[in-house]
Amino acid sequence: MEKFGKILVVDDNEDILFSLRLLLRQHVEKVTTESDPGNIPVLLKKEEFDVILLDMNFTKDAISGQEGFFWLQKILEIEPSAVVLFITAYGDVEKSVRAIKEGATDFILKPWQNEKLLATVNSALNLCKSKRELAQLRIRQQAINRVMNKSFADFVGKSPEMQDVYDSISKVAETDASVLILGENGTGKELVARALHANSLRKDETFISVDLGAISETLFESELFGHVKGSFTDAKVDRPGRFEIASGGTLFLDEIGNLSLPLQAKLLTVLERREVLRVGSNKPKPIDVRLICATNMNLPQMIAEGKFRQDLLYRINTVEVDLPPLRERDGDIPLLANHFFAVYVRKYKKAVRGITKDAMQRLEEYKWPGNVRELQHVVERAVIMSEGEWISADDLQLRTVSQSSEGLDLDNYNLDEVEKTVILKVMKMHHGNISKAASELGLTRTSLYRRLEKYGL
Ligand SMILES: Nc1ncnc2c1ncn2[C@@H]1O[C@H](COP(=O)(O)OP(=O)(O)OP(=O)(O)O)[C@@H](O)[C@H]1O
Repeated sequence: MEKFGKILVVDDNEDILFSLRLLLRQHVEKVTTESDPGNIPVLLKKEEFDVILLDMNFTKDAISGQEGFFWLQKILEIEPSAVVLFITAYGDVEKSVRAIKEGATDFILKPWQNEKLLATVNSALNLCKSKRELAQLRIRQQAINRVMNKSFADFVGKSPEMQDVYDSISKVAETDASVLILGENGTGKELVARALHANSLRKDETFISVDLGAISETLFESELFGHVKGSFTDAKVDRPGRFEIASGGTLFLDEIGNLSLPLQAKLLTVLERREVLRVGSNKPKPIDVRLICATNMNLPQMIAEGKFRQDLLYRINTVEVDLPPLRERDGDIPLLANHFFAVYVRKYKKAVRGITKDAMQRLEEYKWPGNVRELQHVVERAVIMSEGEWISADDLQLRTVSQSSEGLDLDNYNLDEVEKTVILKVMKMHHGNISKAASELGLTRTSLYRRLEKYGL
């Protein structure tokens, strides 16, 4: 047994206190003994004990164990996470069982065998350690959640279109209803999902975001539902999936339109049964998640084409929130541009005073295919590259529509073909640099990788 742990032994029998002190002292950090249970509250206030060994009977000749149960309740009132081991008479199974039902961790039979008693105390110490670590982690997680869930603080935009979005979030957040967020790339779908969580009753629990487009077909089940050790070559340890990790909180499934039909079926089963099976296990685990999904695809059209399951759509879209593209948000572009300008001037410590009127006009005229994310990148780049006091229209390096389509030979107008051609051109322009190409296209690196894979580029 490692030498850690502070133990309190409460028993009216001085011989028992003496022998337990002698035995335990060799193995644990500190042993405190007490013959009068009336002193328990004072002792608990003065010191933190890892494990408490508690006798059942204190009055002379008493055998009912009532006193023990009374003091067990008292201890748990003062310290709800206390680890208490009941000392019971040999053969008194009924009382031992009742003790555990009432909150004791385990029991020690009198007369005890030293080895057995040490093993029980050791397990109790380990339990106490895990309980404390868990409590610490919870506190830390709640602190992180508070920082991450800044309600609406992250949103910039006062347009009527965005006011509608804020209204929807306020109405839906607390309901626990499944929400489907629709909108083009970079419109702020993840931000909406976080705001829904931050304003929900689950706000102190975890928010887990999964980009379904970035998870390969083979890893989908293990990532979402978890796996047990040995279920496949790389499964070296048991691992919970995202559903289990998010349990109690919110699970955000981004790019739900990218799921293949077989995976849609698997997801639907989990949502219907409200339980997951880790890969390689046959023990279902209940899950309690608030589901938020997002996509930039037209799901009804995909259903008509047989690419998306109608029943899955019903499960995920109790409420839909539509995020308008940036070009349709009246008056939001200057607000967002100034917001990002302030953020990046601070971040890069640049002595730039602002964005010129001309530059702002260019920003307002531009169509923003990559929406807010693209605007953010354009302003960041301009701040980094700026040399003067003001950011001019040229600093923005925005290509005009005619420039951007210059040299783009389109043989047909099939959207996939157009997308492929544009990606090829931008990749060439940036000499295969994924980050630069993704930024130019207003996509995340992951989204670009996915498209490169899709088109076999
Ligand atoms: N209204 C807004 N105010 C401030 N920042 C915003 C706003 N909308 C989006 N952003 C910022 O723009 C970036 C892209 O937003 P987000 O990731 O939420 O978009 P998305 O729609 O989920 O993108 P994708 O479709 O590529 O997953 C993020 O850095 C986000 O903080």
